[in-house]
Amino acid sequence: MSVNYTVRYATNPEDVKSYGTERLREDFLIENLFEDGEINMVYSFYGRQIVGGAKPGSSALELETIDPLKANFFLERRELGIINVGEPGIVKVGDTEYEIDFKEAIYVGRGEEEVSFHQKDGKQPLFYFNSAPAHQAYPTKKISQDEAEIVELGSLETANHRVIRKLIVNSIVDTCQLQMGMTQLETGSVWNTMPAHVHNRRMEAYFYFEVPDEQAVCHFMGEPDNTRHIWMKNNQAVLSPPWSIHCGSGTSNYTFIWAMNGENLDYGDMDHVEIQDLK
Ligand SMILES: O=C(O)C(=O)C[C@H](O)C(=O)CO
Ligand SMILES: [Zn+2]
Repeated sequence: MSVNYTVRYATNPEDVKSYGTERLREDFLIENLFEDGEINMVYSFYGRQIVGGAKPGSSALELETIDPLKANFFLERRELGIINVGEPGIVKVGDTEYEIDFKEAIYVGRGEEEVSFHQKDGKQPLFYFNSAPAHQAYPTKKISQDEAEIVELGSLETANHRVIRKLIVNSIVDTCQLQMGMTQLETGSVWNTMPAHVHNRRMEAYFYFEVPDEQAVCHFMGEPDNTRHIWMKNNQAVLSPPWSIHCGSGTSNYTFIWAMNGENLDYGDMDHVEIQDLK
């Protein structure tokens, strides 16, 4: 069996106040998504979002269903967003093969019975994916970097100059709940999502990559007046509860993928927090 999963229950913010480093990491950090010839995933009770990674070898990897879904196939009642953070690869949906290059995305709709991950020309793709419950079947669509909706935020002076590429958002592709995109920090900038925000209407997961060797990212979470931090390495993900801020600062610049699901598809639905109010 090449599909592995663990389950993470949701927590009350009052309880998280008493968590030490180890418990915070156990509940929120996702460390080993990419293992040779495996699909690894976490089923989170935040939004019932699944956060996963697929690293196919010379044999393809099939996205098999997992027991907590009690479903005949993985996407029986779910939708899926995939972004390749490795070398070019192929995602096969039914009988159709989609070539997915570095930083390209594909949305796969509810009802697709067969999804598999493949190498292309012996190269090593790394498919990062998120899945959310879906009430409706929307068509599968590949989204290239050129099709992304781009927003530039911050400045070098405040060390938060970054480019946001929205990939799986409802102006580009029909989705039920899922939204995914990528934020790239410019050289010299280290702060993402600063000023920070919360959005109680949906949860979020962050996947940090392009973090250089020997460097790390400090991810911040918690209620705005009671924050915590988790040190993270390259290719690691972190769950962000709806009540939590989610921002980070690196020891260098880096890129990350954000993925949200909840009760609306308005990217701008955020309750901003004044920097001076953070504690
Ligand atoms: O750097 C940022 O700002 C972000 O990328 C913010 C995320 O997209 C987000 O948190 C959306 O709610
Ligand atoms: Zn957010």
